[in-house]
Amino acid sequence: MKIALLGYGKMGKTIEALAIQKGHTVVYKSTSTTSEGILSEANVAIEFSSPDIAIKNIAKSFEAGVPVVCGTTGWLDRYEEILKLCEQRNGSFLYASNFSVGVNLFFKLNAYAASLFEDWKEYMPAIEEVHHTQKKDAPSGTAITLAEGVLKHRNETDWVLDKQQKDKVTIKAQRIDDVKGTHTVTYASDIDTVSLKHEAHSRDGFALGAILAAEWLQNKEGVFTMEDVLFRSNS
Ligand SMILES: NC(=O)C1=CN([C@@H]2O[C@H](COP(=O)(O)OP(=O)(O)OC[C@H]3O[C@@H](n4cnc5c(N)ncnc54)[C@H](OP(=O)(O)O)[C@@H]3O)[C@@H](O)[C@H]2O)C=CC1
Ligand SMILES: O=C(O)C1=N[C@H](C(=O)O)C[C@H](O)C1
Repeated sequence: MKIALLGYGKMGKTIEALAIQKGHTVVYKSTSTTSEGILSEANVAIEFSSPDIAIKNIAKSFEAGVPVVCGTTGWLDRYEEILKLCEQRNGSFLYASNFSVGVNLFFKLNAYAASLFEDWKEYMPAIEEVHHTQKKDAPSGTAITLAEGVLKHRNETDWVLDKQQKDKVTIKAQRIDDVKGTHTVTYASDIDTVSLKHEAHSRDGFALGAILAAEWLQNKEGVFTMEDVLFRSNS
């Protein structure tokens, strides 16, 4: 597979190393100031840049006729725009707030826990995420996905960042040194607390999941998620 890397920072570099180990080649890469290679020669673009840049990179790939796997978080208020553009261009697009297989299994556990706690409202849910200090967005995309999973089974209407509000589920975001990404969902009552936790030890899980998604997206048209890649189909 010929890969374009849109964003060549911590994730772009990790993806490049692991993709080459798997026999793929990188034919294009771009940063905020440089680009190297020819985008339209790629079979797939893997986009890990910055919340303010993702839209531009995705549109550029559709224009070049290249399917896009996007991991950049913090731009989802414009998701509908991308869906329309993808349809107009007969493109292929797959976004995930977290590509790690472990986190995608954790999302399933989160959904199951939320369904169990639905009848036990004395347990209050909360989400905590910890990331490195270079992270631009808060809360993390993963924490938002977890909150959405919890909210499906609650009377609370939305999540709120770093504060307590009666009708909202709290997400607490911390930035510490080089933490790769830790997410915890807790259900706390006066009597006890139940916690579910995922802790990334490196960026390899995110990168391998993005490469898996890119392989899966070959010869498909439309909009997909990691749910499609991991749980709906093997083809
Ligand atoms: N979904 C998932 O599984 C994961 C998602 N992420 C998300 O991915 C994103 C990137 O993370 P990370 O790699 O750690 O970030 P980095 O800051 O390490 O890298 C970002 C890269 O994007 C580049 N960039 C900025 N502007 C442009 C542009 N106009 N065109 C092309 N590239 C550009 C930067 O270039 P320059 O160096 O010149 O500034 C840099 O190379 C974040 O949103 C993060 O939250 C991260 C890990 C996993
Ligand atoms: O910025 C990061 O590093 C990460 N971002 C993603 C997110 O916002 O959820 C995924 C992972 O936690 C690492």
